[in-house]
Amino acid sequence: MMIVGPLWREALRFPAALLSSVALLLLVFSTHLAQAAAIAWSMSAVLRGRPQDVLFALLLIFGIAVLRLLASLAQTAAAAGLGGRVREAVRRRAMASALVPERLHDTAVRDGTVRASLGDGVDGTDAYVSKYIPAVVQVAVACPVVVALLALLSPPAAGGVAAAVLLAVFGPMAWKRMIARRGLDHWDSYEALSADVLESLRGMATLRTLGDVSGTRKRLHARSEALRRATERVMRSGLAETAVTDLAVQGGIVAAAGVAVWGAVSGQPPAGEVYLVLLLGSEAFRPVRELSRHWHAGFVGLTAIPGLQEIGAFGPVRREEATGPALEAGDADGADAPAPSAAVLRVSELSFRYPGTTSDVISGLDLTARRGALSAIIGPSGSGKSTLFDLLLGFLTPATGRIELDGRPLRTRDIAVVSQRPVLFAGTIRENLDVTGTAAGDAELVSACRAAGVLEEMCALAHGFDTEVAEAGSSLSGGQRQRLALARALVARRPVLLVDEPTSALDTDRAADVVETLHRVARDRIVIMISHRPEALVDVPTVLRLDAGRLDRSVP
Ligand SMILES: Nc1ncnc2c1ncn2[C@@H]1O[C@H](COP(=O)(O)OP(=O)(O)OP(=O)(O)O)[C@@H](O)[C@H]1O
Repeated sequence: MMIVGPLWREALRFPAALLSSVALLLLVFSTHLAQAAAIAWSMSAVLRGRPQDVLFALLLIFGIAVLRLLASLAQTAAAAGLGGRVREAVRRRAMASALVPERLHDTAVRDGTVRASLGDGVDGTDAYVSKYIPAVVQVAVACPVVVALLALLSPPAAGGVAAAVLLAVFGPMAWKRMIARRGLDHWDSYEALSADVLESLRGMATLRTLGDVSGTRKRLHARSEALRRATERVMRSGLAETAVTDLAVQGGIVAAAGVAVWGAVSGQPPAGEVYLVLLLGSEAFRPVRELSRHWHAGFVGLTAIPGLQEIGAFGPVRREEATGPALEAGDADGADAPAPSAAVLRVSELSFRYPGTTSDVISGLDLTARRGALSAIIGPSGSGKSTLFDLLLGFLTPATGRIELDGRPLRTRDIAVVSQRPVLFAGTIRENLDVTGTAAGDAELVSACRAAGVLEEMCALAHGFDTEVAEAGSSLSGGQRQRLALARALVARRPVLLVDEPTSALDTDRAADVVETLHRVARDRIVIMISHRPEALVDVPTVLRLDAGRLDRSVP
């Protein structure tokens, strides 16, 4: 028997579902006991030559079988409900913890491993919760009841069965622990393969141009070989564990049968009792066999538990989970949407250092940006420009300093962003433009697209704004993605707009149009742009240079 604390706690969060699942399982088991009694009665009636009793017993057996069928169906539905609820709760919590911008900077975590944990890992917990936990309760309740019944009929048989049940439940613990350990290796191999496959799919074009497709194939082959070996190791341990359990079960049944037969030979108990001891001796092991079967079905999910714990799937419920997700960059809540009217963004004494590094990326930085005119930040590669944006967005937590909008702390929902590599989502152009949920009308979308210089191309698409965009926006060109991202930021109506290299994917004419748009947008918004292109910086009144974590000039 393996007790996995986090999953028991999850199941206990749904006491009604757990209780009904367990109660129905015990009802199903009690029908087996009743059937054993009815069979014993019918057999002794045959021996005694009482056909009426035989007929009545057979009808009883039929009725019990129908009841068991109904109870089993109800139990399966209840167990599925319990498993589904726990899965949903764990996945929701895991996603709330894993899918946060702060994780963008967690360089130790690979997307493929998170995907494996959130997908197969969470699904894998189902069998333990819906099947194994009720089966544990069944063993704890039903086996003592059967042993007690047996003790009334034949104390020696009860003693033998009790010893065998204990051996079958606790005997293979060493193997179970070994399986659990090997299961962790198995899961690690699975996660590594999953992460490599995802990375290879994403980087297929690069791999092709580098001529490394066969190298990648070899790497993936090695990963899948490792997974196969880990799976076989787990199965070998599983066989040994099953053998020990089966040995105890069969030994117990044989012992009970031996005692019953001995009683029959010595002619002490009536025939009905002998049959009952034989049948109950077998029934006592039914819960043990079910427990063993469900363990094998559920243990793979258990191996994902450390990964899920790391993500935070079993942690306390996050505030956002209880009250709905926080507004992220680009989100908006119609009623609560801040008016784009803030005047001054002020950063003072801002410092930040990445964990595990020895020097500050941003050090005592002061910056003031105002509504009315575009501000630009330049600086060599690696000087901390993107880090500064992530600090403004709240994706990183500064070591010291303050970031204020009109004298109050800047919030993520005050900001719209156009990043260097903008991401579009699978869905229509309209959904992508209004991903923030502002329910913008067509006129607003048209005006934002016109301002971002992408309107003509969108109108030329087969279904206009209702044209479907492929995953990650891959059905659009890099320049179209960039301009659509700018349009999306404009639709979001935020008082602060951060733009990272907005013209990097555009030709000179389009770049000039976009910069002109930014100048126009900056009249009623605070706009800060990172750019290296000299033509983007023409006419920008405030150009700040970031070097060694400091800005060498700030707006007066
Ligand atoms: N997650 C991280 N952990 C540790 N160091 C990091 C991490 N992310 C970035 N850095 C380091 O922080 C420094 C600043 O990086 P950042 O991306 O902010 O530079 P940047 O000015 O935006 O560069 P670029 O112009 O090339 O985009 C770099 O030295 C980089 O190596």
